[in-house]
Amino acid sequence: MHADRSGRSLAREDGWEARMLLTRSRADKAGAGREAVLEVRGLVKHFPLTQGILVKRQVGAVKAVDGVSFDLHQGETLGIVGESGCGKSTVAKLVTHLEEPTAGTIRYKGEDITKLSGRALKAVRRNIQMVFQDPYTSLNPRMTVGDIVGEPFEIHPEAAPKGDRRRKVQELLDVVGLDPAYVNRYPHQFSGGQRQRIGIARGLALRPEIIVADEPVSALDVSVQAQVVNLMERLQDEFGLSYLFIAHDLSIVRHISDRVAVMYLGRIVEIGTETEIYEHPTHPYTQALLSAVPVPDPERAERRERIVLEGDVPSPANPPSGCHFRTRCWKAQQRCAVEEPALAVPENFAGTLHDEPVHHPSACHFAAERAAVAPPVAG
Ligand SMILES: Nc1ncnc2c1ncn2[C@@H]1O[C@H](COP(=O)(O)OP(=O)(O)OP(=O)(O)O)[C@@H](O)[C@H]1O
Repeated sequence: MHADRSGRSLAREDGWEARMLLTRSRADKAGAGREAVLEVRGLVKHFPLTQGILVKRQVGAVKAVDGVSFDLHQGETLGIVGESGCGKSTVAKLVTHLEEPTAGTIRYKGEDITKLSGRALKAVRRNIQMVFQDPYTSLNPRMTVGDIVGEPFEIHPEAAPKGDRRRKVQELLDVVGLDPAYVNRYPHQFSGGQRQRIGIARGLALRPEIIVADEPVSALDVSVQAQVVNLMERLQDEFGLSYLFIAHDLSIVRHISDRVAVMYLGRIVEIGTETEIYEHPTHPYTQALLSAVPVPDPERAERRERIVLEGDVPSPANPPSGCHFRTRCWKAQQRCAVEEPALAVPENFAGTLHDEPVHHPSACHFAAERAAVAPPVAG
């Protein structure tokens, strides 16, 4: 069996072919006018902080996600980046319904899925699948690869009649570049990259439209990361998938993403196309993140100005008033403490280094470009 051939035969089933036809070149994907498959608005997740052993009382809350809004368009990849603890994984869990939001809406094709339950929720969950970070711990060591990849069929038997499951699992293995003959092997018999391919095959089993990938290559060797990212890109083009791709590695996110959202302490501080964020960042936090990425070209490395942020990330249980970033920001003024900056396209901003006006939203009262040298595209 050949990967492309079986991929196409899989795609022909259940309308996947129609989605494939909708998928166009990467440059095209971030463009306006494409259908939003996911519309997230004002998403909030506060984890209660409690005290007491017998009688628990709430003494506060960890504001893991604190008002996040974005769209994910059909066939595109939206990368979400930010330091550890900024709320990326919590966004992933909310979108895949592994956590209930405190407030906000998540519309899948126009329908708010946060309000769904029972059969309606099950139907939606089929279309939004998750690929997890660590292929070493996310696969049950006592299950065969066939059982792992076919597990979603136990929950959604309508997706594959019992007699047809083995064939479907073998097709899925073939699609992700694994030998279908390995169906009876166990996870420990595979390398890290192969295990992540198994995780991806499981994510594809129900033919979802959206895949939420939470740090899918972070646990892998650098040499294997590119192979898995390239596989994900091929599968996206083949099956018209939309990706929410979460990572802290800015080079990998740049390679795969059409658009990028930068998060800090539970909020998106800047969002735009890959070029807007990496070549023309206007938020001080994005500029600081980019300035810390190693640049292999010595000439570029010399030209760039390293921005060293003062202090630690504040606790999400007690974030600063106004702009969450202000306590570490070299531009902060009184206004930043009292007025939360909206995530909006800056109206008048001074000191731009480029003639082109900025078109992408940035949550800073003093948004402006500066000479940041972006990391190269991985890969
Ligand atoms: N179930 C939970 N209960 C309490 N606090 C939580 C829970 N899950 C996450 N948090 C807290 O919410 C904040 C955001 O966590 P989250 O895992 O979403 O961040 P992240 O950006 O994905 O970081 P990392 O890359 O380290 O996973 C952190 O302060 C974390 O400790």
